[in-house]
Amino acid sequence: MSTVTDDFDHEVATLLAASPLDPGRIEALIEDLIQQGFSHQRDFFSPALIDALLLDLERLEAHDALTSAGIGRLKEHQLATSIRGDAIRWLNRESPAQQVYLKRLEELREQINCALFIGLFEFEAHFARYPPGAFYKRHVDSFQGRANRVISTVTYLNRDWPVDGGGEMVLFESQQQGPDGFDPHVPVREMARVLPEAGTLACFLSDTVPHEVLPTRLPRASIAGWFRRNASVNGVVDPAQ
Ligand SMILES: O=C(O)CCC(=O)C(=O)O
Ligand SMILES: [Fe+2]
Repeated sequence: MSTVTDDFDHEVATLLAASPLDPGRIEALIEDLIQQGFSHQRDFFSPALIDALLLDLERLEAHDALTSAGIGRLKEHQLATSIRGDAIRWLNRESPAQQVYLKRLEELREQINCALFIGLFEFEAHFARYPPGAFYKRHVDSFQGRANRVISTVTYLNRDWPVDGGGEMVLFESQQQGPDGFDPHVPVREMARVLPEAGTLACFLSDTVPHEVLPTRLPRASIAGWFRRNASVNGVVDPAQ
């Protein structure tokens, strides 16, 4: 008789076998990061893994397990749908799909560390669901001086995304932040526009690449994640999540 644990482990093993990463794609991604500070790779993840992740997100939604995303962390947390309209759920290895996804990102982390010597040592990620009409205004993911988030990742889960579906992520030219953040008077140049198509992985430097999510016409599913370095600021370690 098989137990629940056996079934879980078996599902993990099956999904692992169905979702190897292509070393050539990892190399291309790292090369892009070095050259231009961002990369987006179509079909980076296998359909088997993407479908399993989407099913997992749909299961969580059916259980009302997503919460509106706010801006800022911990005490600063506040709902701000005028800035971002997504609902999120942090990944925690509760499903085979999450386990396998986090394992693949761990492999990517090791490869990036080997190539760039930047000592990333943690990865955190959340599912995100943008309902029709939702967006995320231009922002950077990490503030200078609190640069724990070093590289941002976004994996998209949307099969057959139409070209007029909206919800593209726009990446803007890297900017150095001043002591008060970005100067709003400096014009920004668009560098790339990424369709949220199933299997695409986008990566960029967290503290210098401004980006935004354009209003989506269709429900849009993704996993946003960050490779972190645990710098401490005045002796206080900025905690994950
Ligand atoms: O979903 C995306 O394309 C980007 C999301 C994002 O910028 C974020 O969650 O910080
Ligand atoms: Fe972001």
